[in-house]
Amino acid sequence: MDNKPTFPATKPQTLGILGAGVWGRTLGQLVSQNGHRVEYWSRSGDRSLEEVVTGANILLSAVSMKGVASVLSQVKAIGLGTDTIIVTATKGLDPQTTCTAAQLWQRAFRDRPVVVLAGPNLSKEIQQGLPAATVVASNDESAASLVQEVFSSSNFRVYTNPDPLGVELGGTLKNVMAIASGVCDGLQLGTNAKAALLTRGLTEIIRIGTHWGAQMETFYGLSGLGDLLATCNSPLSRNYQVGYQLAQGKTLAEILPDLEGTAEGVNTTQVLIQRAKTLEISVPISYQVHQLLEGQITPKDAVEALMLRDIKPE
Ligand SMILES: NC(=O)C1=CN([C@@H]2O[C@H](COP(=O)(O)OP(=O)(O)OC[C@H]3O[C@@H](n4cnc5c(N)ncnc54)[C@H](O)[C@@H]3O)[C@@H](O)[C@H]2O)C=CC1
Ligand SMILES: O=C(CO)COP(=O)(O)O
Repeated sequence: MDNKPTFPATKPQTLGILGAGVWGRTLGQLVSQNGHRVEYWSRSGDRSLEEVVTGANILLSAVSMKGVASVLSQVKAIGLGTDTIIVTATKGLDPQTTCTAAQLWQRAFRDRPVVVLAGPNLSKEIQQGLPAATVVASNDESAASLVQEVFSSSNFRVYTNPDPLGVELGGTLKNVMAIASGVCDGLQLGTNAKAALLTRGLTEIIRIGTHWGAQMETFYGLSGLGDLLATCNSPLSRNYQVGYQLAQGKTLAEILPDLEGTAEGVNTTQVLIQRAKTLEISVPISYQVHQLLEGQITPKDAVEALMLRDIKPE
């Protein structure tokens, strides 16, 4: 007997996608292929936000972090239907509040389900139809299940998870490590150094994330360790590219204009350091990335500072 599931598993839905950048378009392509209706809104497009928001039963934001607060206040002014599910695919931290994107959406729409979508999802590979997996996480199980059905296909395997904060922080904080990893490869520090960086990087992510209220085991899943491995090992990652080019001696001002899309790790590092200082959490790798992005040290100084820290138990 053939036990293969058939996709799509749910009746056609209407998705409004806010932010028609690289990731918004890639996610739109996945759901269109599953037979769902997709309407895009972007600040430079010709569709009105009101039209896209009011027509959607699933509203997905793939706006980069710097645009989230302003977009959600515009959505709030328009209002959402009583059954609308909000999905956020942004991986960043808000400089004003240090909140994640989902926390901002949930504060603005307290009575609506908010679902976080995050995983090892380099958009270029997904656009080519290569297999990938992701996680949809929410406090609202039925909303997460519907979003899982909407996105699942033979190329895109979707898991649900009940820890939205952990899933979102895994995807967000690994961008800081991806910059460090690009530096490591750019300086040709070797495989041992890379393994040490990723392992200690994960420890740092878990220290911050559990202090924030996330579950430790979430960080060993696809959106934590999975996304860390993908992003820190791929030249397709914009964050990795930033680190790699810093190691070649370029400045941030020279690197950022030529990147295809947003490297959220640059802003995330700043916000993370602000939060870690206030809460007195030790984040040695993120601190060196911060100093490097600020132009205070060279990539070689950053490596030396990490290697010469006080010796201690693992
Ligand atoms: N590209 C990828 O492989 C993946 C990206 N992401 C995350 O998705 C988010 C978007 O990434 P990309 O699409 O790659 O970046 P992008 O730079 O291609 O797109 C960003 C989108 O946000 C919009 N935006 C920025 N500021 C805005 C503002 N003030 N008001 C309204 N809209 C604004 C832009 O117009 C654009 O549509 C980031 O948080 C990124 O970390 C997550 C997973 C994979
Ligand atoms: O989050 C991503 C892959 O999961 C994309 O990484 P970059 O934003 O560094 O390209």
